[in-house]
Amino acid sequence: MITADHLTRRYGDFTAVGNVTFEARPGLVTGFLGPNGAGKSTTMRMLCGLTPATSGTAHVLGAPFRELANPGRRVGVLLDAAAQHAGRTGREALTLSAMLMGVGRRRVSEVLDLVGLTAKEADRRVKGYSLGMRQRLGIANALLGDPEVLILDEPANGLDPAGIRWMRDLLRDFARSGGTVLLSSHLLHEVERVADEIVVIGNGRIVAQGSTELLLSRSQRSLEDLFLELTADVSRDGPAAGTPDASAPATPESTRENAR
Ligand SMILES: Nc1ncnc2c1ncn2[C@@H]1O[C@H](COP(=O)(O)OP(=O)(O)OP(=O)(O)O)[C@@H](O)[C@H]1O
Repeated sequence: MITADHLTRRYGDFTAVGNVTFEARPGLVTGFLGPNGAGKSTTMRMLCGLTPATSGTAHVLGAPFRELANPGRRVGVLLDAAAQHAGRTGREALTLSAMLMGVGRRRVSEVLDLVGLTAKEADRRVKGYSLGMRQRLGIANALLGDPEVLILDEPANGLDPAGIRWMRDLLRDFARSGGTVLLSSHLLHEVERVADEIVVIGNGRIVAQGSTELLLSRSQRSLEDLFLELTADVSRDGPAAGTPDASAPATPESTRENAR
């Protein structure tokens, strides 16, 4: 379970994330959507204890991320696939993480297999990796500790069509076996296929959340059309009037109801 409760981050006068409240529940894939600069990464960084919240709370598995003992064994995180040590090989990077987490080396080979990086690729330095290979390595790192929760910022970025399908199956299987997945993505068709629930953020505020199926059936639109409508004219004070969720308060209960 991931819980954001009135999570707020200000930079000076600017509110990057304002009063964001939602839950990502076990057994479900929750898609976190929003236009560029909407506040997705800032929210995810607060959930992972990397950016301090100005106010509000973020809990993962019942505690602030930083209070989890050996968090890599419980929460798999991929926030920025580009931020990996360029001078190490993929295998070295994973082996180091495995040592820090107390995971056996055998798991390194397992996750390399899982994400489709060959032995030859794993022994190349990360600086020579393509974007898709970096994503695969980042996902391997997130899966290394066999976590219960995945927090993934744009994990499909740079993946080829086979990789995107693989990612979809992976996330579905992970959730089906009881895991919690929070996933941000701009690939709306993909989110429509994989996410059980969605949270849409615009200008730092939640503009819609609930069951993907029910939000879509209620609006009678594709996720792309719904997304574009919800985020077309989001003011600093909240969602634009006239949008399907304009009256929806930003709490999981009420908006889930709204999507029923
Ligand atoms: N350290 C910072 N200082 C000032 N402003 C920041 C900082 N980090 C983020 N912001 C601002 O907060 C807002 C939200 O940024 P964020 O990266 O969370 O958006 P995003 O939804 O992840 O966007 P994208 O889809 O483009 O990745 C943006 O306006 C960004 O410029």
